[in-house]
Amino acid sequence: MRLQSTRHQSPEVGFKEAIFRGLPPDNGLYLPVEIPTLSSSFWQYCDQLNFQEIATAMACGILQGSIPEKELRALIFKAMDFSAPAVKLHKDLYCLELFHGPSMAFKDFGARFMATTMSYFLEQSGEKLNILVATSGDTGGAVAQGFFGVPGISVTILYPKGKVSQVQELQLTTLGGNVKAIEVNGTFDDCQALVKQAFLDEELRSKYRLASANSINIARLIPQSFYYAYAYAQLKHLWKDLVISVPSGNFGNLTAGVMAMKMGMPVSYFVAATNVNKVVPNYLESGEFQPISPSIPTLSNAMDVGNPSNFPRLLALFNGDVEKMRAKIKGFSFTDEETKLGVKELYESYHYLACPHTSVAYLGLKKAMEMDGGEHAGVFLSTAHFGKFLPEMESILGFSPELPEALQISGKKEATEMDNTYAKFRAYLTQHLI
Ligand SMILES: N[C@@H](CCOP(=O)(O)O)C(=O)O
Repeated sequence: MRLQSTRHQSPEVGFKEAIFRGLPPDNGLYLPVEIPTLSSSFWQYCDQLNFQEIATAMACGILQGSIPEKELRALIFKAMDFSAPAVKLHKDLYCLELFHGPSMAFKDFGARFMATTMSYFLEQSGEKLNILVATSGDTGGAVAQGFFGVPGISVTILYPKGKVSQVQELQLTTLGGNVKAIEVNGTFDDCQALVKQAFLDEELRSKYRLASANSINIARLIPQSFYYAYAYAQLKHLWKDLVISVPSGNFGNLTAGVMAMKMGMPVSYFVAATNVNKVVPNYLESGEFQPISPSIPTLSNAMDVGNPSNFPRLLALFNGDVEKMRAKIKGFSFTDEETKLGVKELYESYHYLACPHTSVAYLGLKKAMEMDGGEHAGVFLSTAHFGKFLPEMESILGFSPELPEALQISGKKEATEMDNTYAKFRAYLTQHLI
């Protein structure tokens, strides 16, 4: 497998180098030079396979020998020992539940694949590694759990102070050990900018080995494409063209869906469903990419991203052509009031408890399907368990749903508070990196 930068100003690299570098030197994003189409028989018979088997077939296809097939299979079965069921709510309306991993968010697929793959390579070399990651809520918890206790790896998580839910904060601040948290006085975009600056700091990089666990790292993104194929496999029996609605913030999730499409997954189109941080829906409408700064705090906090870092990758997958993107992605955005109504509607119409992010995806799908006259089958992605947002659920629904055991976290929060300037962050890193 060869990967190139979206800016084409850096040398091509192999999979191992791409995942340990995170970002190419020209500050673009790595994308596979070739995304192979899987055989038509795979897509024809994928409904006979379970999630892990589909994941293995896709990984073998895209990684093209970067990890020997037998070892890759073992690695996938170890990392992703949970599934992604498509739950039927109504005729032709499905919810793809992506919250059955340890942190109860879709980020577990990428974080656990990445942790397992990195330790596979590190075991071979015996080197040490520092993971830097920015989170607006869900990535942090998944990365904390995925990398907790992994020998030779130290993790630093940055999150915006006061802008993540209580459960999300506890998930990323209570493990201790090799996982450290920094609460930044600022937004998620500030956290992301600090991390990116560290990656471009050649002096720092000459002393410490740094890697990213955000979806800017291709190893986070590739495994997210597996559950799209599994959604297709589960809905194939409907014999209808599929619309997939993706709740979107940093746009890694949708990018992974487009990669699955490039591997041959049949899909009519995707919906990019956002909250009022609607940079991509605006782009689809106007053709202008205008980051929102600062990002606007909303009920669907994990999607409060004003400058989605995967956008260049998404655009590159459509050869930089907005018309090609428009043919495959429809963008819709929703206010918090609409999001609340979506949570209520899902509960009252289908007895389905959905978090605010999932509600945004549902609303996007509903709008798209109303516009295309109900010709399609639709699936919306549920990116996190509602238990991560219990106070919000309670105020919307008027009762408090039960909190699953995995989210009943009793540890004590430990985080270093910091302003959003690089000098402070750099000083912290030079004291804590391994
Ligand atoms: N929504 C994310 C923001 C970071 O996105 P990532 O997919 O690039 O890690 C979060 O929950 O932290």
